Amino acid sequence: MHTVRRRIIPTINSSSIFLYKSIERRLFPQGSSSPPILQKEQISSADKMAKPISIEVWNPSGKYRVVSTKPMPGTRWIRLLSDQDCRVEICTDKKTILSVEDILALIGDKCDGVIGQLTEDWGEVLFSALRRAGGTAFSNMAVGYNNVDVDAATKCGVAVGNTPGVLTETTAELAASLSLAAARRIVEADEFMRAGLYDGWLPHLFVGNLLKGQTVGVIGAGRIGSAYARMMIEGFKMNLIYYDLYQATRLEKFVTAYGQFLKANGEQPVSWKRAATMEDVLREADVISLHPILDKTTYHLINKESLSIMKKDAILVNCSRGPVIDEAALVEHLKVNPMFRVGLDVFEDEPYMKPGLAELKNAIVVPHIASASKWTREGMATLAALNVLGKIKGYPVSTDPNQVEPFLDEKSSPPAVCPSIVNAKQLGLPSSKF
Ligand SMILES: NC(=O)c1ccc[n+]([C@@H]2O[C@H](COP(=O)([O-])OP(=O)(O)OC[C@H]3O[C@@H](n4cnc5c(N)ncnc54)[C@H](O)[C@@H]3O)[C@@H](O)[C@H]2O)c1
Ligand SMILES: O=C(O)[C@H](O)CO
Repeated sequence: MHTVRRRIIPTINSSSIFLYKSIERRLFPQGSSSPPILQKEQISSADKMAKPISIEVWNPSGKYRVVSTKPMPGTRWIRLLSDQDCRVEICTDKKTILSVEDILALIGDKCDGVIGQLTEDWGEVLFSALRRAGGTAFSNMAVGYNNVDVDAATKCGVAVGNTPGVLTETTAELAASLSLAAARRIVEADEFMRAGLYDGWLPHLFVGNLLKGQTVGVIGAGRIGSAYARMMIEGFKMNLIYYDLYQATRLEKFVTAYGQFLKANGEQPVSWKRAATMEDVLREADVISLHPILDKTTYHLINKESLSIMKKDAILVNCSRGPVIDEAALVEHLKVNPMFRVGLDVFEDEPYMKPGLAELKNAIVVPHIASASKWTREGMATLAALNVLGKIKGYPVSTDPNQVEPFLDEKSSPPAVCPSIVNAKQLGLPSSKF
């Protein structure tokens, strides 16, 4: 068997290079775990079964095989796994979204755990394969896990991790950015300048909406929805109306206290209201931001009917999941209501947009970047790796998935606890307050 073993220059900082005895770069044919190492040119593109998957291997002599379906930001997550006797294999294939077949090839015959991405379809096929390969641990590098069939994982005895908390503020900041950009028509104005169309100040040029004193509506006032609400209330002195299945007590207390502070300083106080129905939010709010999870109850929550009850000049922001909005209905609504504006980070058929959306001036569109700050993305990688490591090592599961700081502190070792396993109870895993 012809083999190619090349040392490559690691992309991590030089102080950590010595920790790793060697780095291999391999090309995996699908369907085998300890495959022959092949040269690219040996593979026929016509032969689908031999499609190569390229990987990078860290700590090759590690006892536990952990696969990451994507390179992830930072190096701490690799170091934490390697230090605990894991051989870390990172898929470096150029394809953005890996298919189930690609991931089956990565899992192979022996795999202890996988770190996966929200673009992948983690269902019965993959969890059974992981279990057959001896694996019991999977973590999404995301807080949302609508791409994961948790029941299938539980049936296979596989723990499912996610990464809450570390992305709360970063995601809320993007929702706030989209709200402002839409209110003040920043993208349209930027395009206008770059096109050389500006020939002097005019009273009517790019007039938008003032946020101060208006009402912000939040649908799904969990971690991110509440953080976004606070930014808009504290930053722009907006009033709040929210809809959630549960009462957002801390958020309500914050608005009450902030309102009292403003009043004591002779300013107009802010107020809050918990709406009995989502429709109440849609009718009353000037800016509405969507932050629920995606499940059966939130699929197409915003549709033709719900759009029709919103104010004609309302702003709608979506940093949750694309299918929460019926995007085709939204395109039609934007066409006939030019004063209605949207800021979208997520799309129903990601990575695609529904026909017509890209041409609309009253839509701001960005490519699912809400959690894309360096600190957050490195933290997500760390939490995902610690979920997998913790399950492999038999550590208990944290009772408070919002307590992320101890895991992210670079100066100390992380606690011997899994940060967040969503099916911990179903699997009967031990828990720890730590
Ligand atoms: N765009 C991005 O990059 C990005 C980043 C982070 C999170 N997200 C998405 O945001 C979601 C929320 O994250 P989070 O950390 O705030 O989660 P969370 O669990 O803290 O908040 C979700 C809230 O939605 C509420 N909810 C559930 N069903 C509802 C319904 N039918 N109507 C109204 N409210 C409902 C829940 O009660 C909860 O309060 C994630 O599940 C993920 O899909 C997207
Ligand atoms: O659910 C998530 O975490 C996001 O969509 C990506 O950060």
